[in-house]
Amino acid sequence: MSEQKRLKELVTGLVVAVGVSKLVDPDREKNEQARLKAQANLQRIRRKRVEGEGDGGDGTDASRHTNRLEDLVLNEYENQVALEVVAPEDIPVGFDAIGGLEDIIEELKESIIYPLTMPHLYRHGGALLAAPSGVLLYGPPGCGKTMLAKAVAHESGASFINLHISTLTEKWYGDSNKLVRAVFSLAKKLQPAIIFIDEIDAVLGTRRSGEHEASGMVKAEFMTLWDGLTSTNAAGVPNRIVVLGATNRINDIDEAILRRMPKKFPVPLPGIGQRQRILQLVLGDTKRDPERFDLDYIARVTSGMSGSDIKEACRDAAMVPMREYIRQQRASAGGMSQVNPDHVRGIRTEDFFGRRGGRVLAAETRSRQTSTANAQSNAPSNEQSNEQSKDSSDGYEDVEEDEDDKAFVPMAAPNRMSPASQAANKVFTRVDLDGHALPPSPAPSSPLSGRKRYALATELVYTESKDQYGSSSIPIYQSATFKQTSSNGGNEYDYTRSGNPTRTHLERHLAKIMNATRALAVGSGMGALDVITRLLKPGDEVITGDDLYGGTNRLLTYLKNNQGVVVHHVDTTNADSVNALISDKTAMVLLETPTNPLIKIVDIPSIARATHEANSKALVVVDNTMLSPMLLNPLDIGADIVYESGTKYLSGHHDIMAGVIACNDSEIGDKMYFTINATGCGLSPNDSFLLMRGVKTLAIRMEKQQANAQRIAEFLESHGFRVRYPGLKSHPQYDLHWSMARGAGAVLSFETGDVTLSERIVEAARLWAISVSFGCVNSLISMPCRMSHASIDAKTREERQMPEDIIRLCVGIEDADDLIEDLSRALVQAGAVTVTLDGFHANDVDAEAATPSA
Ligand SMILES: N[C@@H](CCSC[C@H](N)C(=O)O)C(=O)O
Repeated sequence: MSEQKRLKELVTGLVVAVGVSKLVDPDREKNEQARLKAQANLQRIRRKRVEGEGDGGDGTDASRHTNRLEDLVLNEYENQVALEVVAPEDIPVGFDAIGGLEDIIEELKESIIYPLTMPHLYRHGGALLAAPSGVLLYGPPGCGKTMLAKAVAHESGASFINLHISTLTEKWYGDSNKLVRAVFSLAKKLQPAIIFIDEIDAVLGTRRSGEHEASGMVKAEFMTLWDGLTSTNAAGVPNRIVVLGATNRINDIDEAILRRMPKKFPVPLPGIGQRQRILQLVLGDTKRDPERFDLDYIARVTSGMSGSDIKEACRDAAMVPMREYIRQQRASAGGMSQVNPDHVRGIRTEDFFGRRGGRVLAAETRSRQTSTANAQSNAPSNEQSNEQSKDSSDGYEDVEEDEDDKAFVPMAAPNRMSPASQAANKVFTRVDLDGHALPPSPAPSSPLSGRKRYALATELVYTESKDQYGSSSIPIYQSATFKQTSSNGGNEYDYTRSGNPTRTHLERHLAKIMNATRALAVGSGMGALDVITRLLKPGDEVITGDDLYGGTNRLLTYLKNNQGVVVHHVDTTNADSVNALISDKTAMVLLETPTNPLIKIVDIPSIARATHEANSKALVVVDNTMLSPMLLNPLDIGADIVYESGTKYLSGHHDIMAGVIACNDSEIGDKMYFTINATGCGLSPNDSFLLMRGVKTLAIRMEKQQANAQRIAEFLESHGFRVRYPGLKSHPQYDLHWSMARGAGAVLSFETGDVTLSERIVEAARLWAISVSFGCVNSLISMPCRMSHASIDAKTREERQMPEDIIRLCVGIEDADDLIEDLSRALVQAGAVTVTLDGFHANDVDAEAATPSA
C-alpha cells in the first residue's frame, strides 16, 4: 500500500469515526464546547476572586466562605448554565452610574448586598437578617431593570447567572428539570451568587390548566430548589444566593413565585432628570443645531417614554439631517461624489416630529420648539398589590444592555423618595412667564418614538397611554387637587386648573391629529379664541374676514372697543386685500375657511406666505371648525395657530362645549398655556373624556355627514337653488378649496330671496332641528342672521352684504333619503318651489343675492 493510499484511508477512517460519534451523541460536540466555554468563564471568575482576596478595604469579604473555584467540577448541565455566568468585575455598571434611585439602591444594599458580602455581621440575627432569597424589579420595559440587577451583582461581588428562558428549554423530556437543578447547584458552588431572570413572567408565569406537563414540572422544581436556599450548610452558614427577577408584567407571574420574592421594587418610567441624562448620553456628540435644538424640551415631551423609546426617537431624529443632506446632494450638480459630513446640519428639535414619508412638519423658516411637561408616573409603590401594578402590555422589549444603557437611569416612585432626593429630582425644571414653577401642560402625543405613523382614521382611534391598568379608555380624573409627596410638591399634577391627566391625554391626542407639537383644550371655541387673542396688546392690528362667525366678530369688536386693538375686516377671499393691509403693526391675521355662513374659501398658503414675508412676527390664525383635522390641517399649510370649536365635529354629539388650540411654537404655546392656567378656562376632566371619545369616531361621522351633504347640495342645486357648498363644481373656488382640503365638509347654505320664505322653510322642517351649531350627528337648519350671527348688528350685516334670507344646513348622519324627503316637504309646504307633473323647481330666486361670490 502506498504511503498516499494509507494516508487517505486514515483520513477517511477519522472522518467516519467523527461522523459515527456524532450519530451516537449528536450533542457531544455542543456539550464539549459548552464545557470549554464554561471553564473559561469560571476561570475568569476564579482569577478575579483570587486577585480580590484579602482586599478587604471596603469591609466586604466577597471571597470568604467561597468554594475553591479551581476545584469545581461541573456536570454537563452545570456547564451549560455556566455559559451564562458573568464575573461581577466584568459588569461595567455600578450604582454610581445610576441616578435617581437612591432609596431603592439603599434598600438593595441593606437587604441583599450586605448580607451577601458580610454574612458574619448578620449571623446573630439568624434567618431574620439573611438576604431574602427572592427580589423582584418591576416596571415598564426599557427603564433599566436589567441594568439595576447587574449593578447589584457588580457591587456585591456576586457571580451573576444571567438566566435566559432558552437555557431552561430543552428538547429532551426531563432535561429542563436537570438544567433547573444545575442552576441552583452551580449557584451554590459559585456563591455569593445572583440568579437573574429577566422577563421572569415568561419563565415562571401563572400556572394554567392545560399547561404542558414539562413546563409545570420545571416550575415546581424551581420552587422546591428555591425554598432550599433558606437552609444553612453543616457549619450553620446560610446560602448566599438570591433569585433576582425582572418583569414588566407582574400580574403574569405565578402567585407562588411572587410569594418567594418578598422584596419588590418598582422601576418606573424615567422622570424629567433621567430623560435629560438619557438624551445627553444617547445624543452624545451628535451635531446639534445651536439655535434650534432644545434638549430640555425634548426631555419634557418624551414624558411617558421609556429609555429605549427615547433612544429610538433619537435615532429617528438623527436620520433627518442626514436624509435631507443626501437628498440635496443627489439633486445637486455635484451629486453624491462631493459629500462632506461636515456639511450635514445639526439635529433640531423639529426632527423629533417628522411625519410619514420623511416629510417634516415644521415650516422651514419657523421655530418649531415647544415646551411641555410631564405625564404621570404610573408605577405603583412597593406595597401595592400586584393587581395595581399591572403594566400596560405594549409589547415593547426591554432594552439590551450596552454602553448606552448607562443612560437608562430609573427614578424612584415619588412616594418612595426622601425629601432630599425629591429636591434633587425636582420634576418641574421650567418656569412660567412669571418665573413660577411651570405646572404640567400637554406634550405631543407622539414624538416619533420609533413607531410608524398611521393614516388619520387610524390615528384618531389609536391612543398611547401607559395607564397602570392598561385601560382602553382614559379614566376621568375627577379630582380638583392632587396630593404631593412633600411640601416642595414632587408630583406631576397639583390642581386641575393647571393640569389634569385626562385633559393631558386629550391634548396629546389632539396635538397628534392636528399635526402640532402642542395642543390645549379649553371650555369652548370662543374660549379658545379668547386665549389666542390675549397674545395681542393695545396698538396691535388684526386683519380678518368680512364674513365671519358672529361670536368671533363679537369678541374682536370687544377688543377693538375696549383693548385698543385695531381690527380690519376685509374680504379674505382676495389675498391682495389682506396683503395691502399688512404692516409692522399687524400682529394677527385671523382666517376662517370655508367662511361661516357664506361658505367662501380663503387661500391660507398664499396669505400665510405673504403675511410672514411682510412681517415675520405676525401670526396667521385659522379657525378650522368647519373642516376639522379630518379634512384640513392649517398648520401644514402655513398657519401658526389653529383653533376649533370642539363642540362641533370633534365631539360630534352636541353634548359638550369645548375649544381646542394647536401650534408648533414653544413660546406661543407657553403663553397660551399661561392664560389658560391663569384664567382657569381649561377643559374639565369630564368634558375632556367626552371630547376624547368623540374624536375617535370623527372619521366615520365626517365621512357619512359629508356624503349626505353632497347629496343634499346636489338635490337643492338640481331643483334650481343656488347652493354654497365646496363639494359642488359650481362653487367659484372649487379648485382652491380642493388644493388645501381633503373634503368639502357638511355645512352648506342656500338663499331663497325672501326672508319670510326662508323662515317658513326652516319652521316647516321636522327632521332638521332648528338649532345653531354644526358638526353634530343630527341635522340642523338655521337662519344665521337671526341665530348664530345675530350678534353682528343689522347695519354691519348690510355693509358686509350678508343675505338675511340665507339658510344654513348642517348635515348629520341620518339616512340621506329621509333628509331629502323632509327638506322637499318643507320646501313645498313653505311655497318655495313650484310643483309640476315632472317634480318641483325653485321659484325665482334673486340671482344676485344668491350667487356665491368668489
Ligand atoms: N347664542 C350664541 C349662538 C351660538 S352660534 C354657534 C356656532 N358657532 C354656529 O356657528 O352655529 C351666541 O351668541 O354666540
